[in-house]
Formats: sequence, C-alpha cells, structure tokens
Amino acid sequence: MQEAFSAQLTLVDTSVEIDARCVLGPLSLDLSFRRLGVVGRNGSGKSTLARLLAGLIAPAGGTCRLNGVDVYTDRRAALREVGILFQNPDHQIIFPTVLEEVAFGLTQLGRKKAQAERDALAILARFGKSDWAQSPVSSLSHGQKHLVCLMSIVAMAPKVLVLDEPFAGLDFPTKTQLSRYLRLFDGAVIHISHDPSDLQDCESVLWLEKGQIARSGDTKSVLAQYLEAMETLGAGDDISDLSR
Ligand SMILES: Nc1ncnc2c1ncn2[C@@H]1O[C@H](COP(=O)(O)OP(=O)(O)OP(=O)(O)O)[C@@H](O)[C@H]1O
Repeated sequence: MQEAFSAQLTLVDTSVEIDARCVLGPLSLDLSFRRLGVVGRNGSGKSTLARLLAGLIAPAGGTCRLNGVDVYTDRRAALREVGILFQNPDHQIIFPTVLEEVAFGLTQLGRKKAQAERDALAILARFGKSDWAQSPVSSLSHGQKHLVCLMSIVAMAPKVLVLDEPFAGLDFPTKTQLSRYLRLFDGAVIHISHDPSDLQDCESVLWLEKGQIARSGDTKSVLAQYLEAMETLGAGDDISDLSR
C-alpha cells in the first residue's frame, strides 16, 4: 500500500438535525489521520456523519473542517479536499457513459470539457479500464458501477476520501478487487462501516452510538469493545422495540 497523506479533521460542537430532531452530535474532536475508521450499528449516524464530512449537509450547530476548510460553506475549496463514495453507486452516477461520468467532476473543478475528457481517459488507463470509456453505465454490474464512482473521485484527487459502506452488497471477489483499487488512492481515508472486519487497516476508529462518539482510539481496542457490545446486544431483542 502507498504511504497515504495525513489529514486533519476538526469538529467544534457540530450537530446535525433532521426534522428538528438531533441525529448527530454535538461532537467536538480534532485529529490527524491517514486511515480513520467509523463503526456503529444501524441508525447510529454513520451516513449522516459521512455527508457532513463531505460538506453535503449543513450542521445545525458548530463547524466541520477538513484540513482547515469549512466543507459546507466553502464548496469550491471542499471539492479539492474531500470526495465521497456512497454505499449505492446509483445515488452517485448521473451520466450515461463511463467517460462522461468520470469527466464530470473534473469540469466541476474548472477544467474545460476536452481537457476533462483527456484527464478522465488517463484515469481509466491507470485503472486498466480504457475500454470502458464509451460503455453505457446502465450496462455495468453493481461492482463495476462502484469502480466507476471510485475512478470519478480519484480523478478529482481530493486529499480525503470518505467511504460510506462501500462494500455493502458486494460479493467477496468484487470486494477484494475494490479494496485493491482503493489502494491506488494515496490521500487520507475515512472508512465508515458497520462491519469491524472492514476497518482492520485503520490506524484509529470512532465508534458511533445514537449520534454520539461512544469510544475512540486505537483500532484494535475500540473494535474489540464494539464487538463485545454488539454480541451482548445480539443476545437481546431490541429489534422488536419500536420506541427507539
Ligand atoms: N431522511 C431522513 N429522515 C428522517 N430521519 C432520518 C433520515 N435520514 C436519517 N435519519 C435518522 O437519522 C439517524 C441516523 O441515520 P443514519 O442513516 O446516519 O445512520 P447509519 O448509522 O448510517 O444507519 P445504517 O447503518 O442503517 O445506514 C437515524 O435515527 C435515522 O432514522
């Protein structure tokens, strides 16, 4: 694996509300990382945190900065700082062909269409996928669409990549291949997953619980505590409790 650049994440009393309900935070942290994991059970706020970190949702209070950039208020600078890979590639892809999709982000960065297409072709070549350029995205498998999204983000060369459950719904070989392609990204990574086994490569982990940080720190110890708590919960029956 290439040595990744490190990044700085700074949250100051940051909270997110949906329908006037606080679903995340308030969180305050200031940490430097290369590979940061975020783990938590369903509904703990992982995807909300992913969108907040990518600058896609406004904090109800406080600020969210990556490398000093307020990712929500300074969208132009944020495009150079952070990219996000969603769980479902269909929520990300908007163009009919692979080349158009990969080139789009580059036009957002201010490149002219012809230059953006040349740069997009260079990325396809780097991933060994030059022959995909004119392929209709609709003809691709779920795993192949994931790779198109990844190439689109790597093309924009953000300093931080947020991965929101990128392996959900992928079979084992596709997951292994995508992991390998992810190693072509040399920036910092925030990997969000409910599955601790996805996060073994991270240097530190945040464990989210009901929108709050339940634990944070060294990957091995946080994941061990998380697994123990999940096994205890699994032995109970809170899935039948509609009030939570
Ligand atoms: N569009 C929405 N409308 C109302 N509530 C929402 C919406 N999106 C998220 N929430 C609520 O915000 C909280 C956090 O949701 P979030 O999707 O961030 O959790 P998650 O940890 O990513 O869950 P999962 O692992 O199931 O994807 C949950 O209580 C959820 O019900």
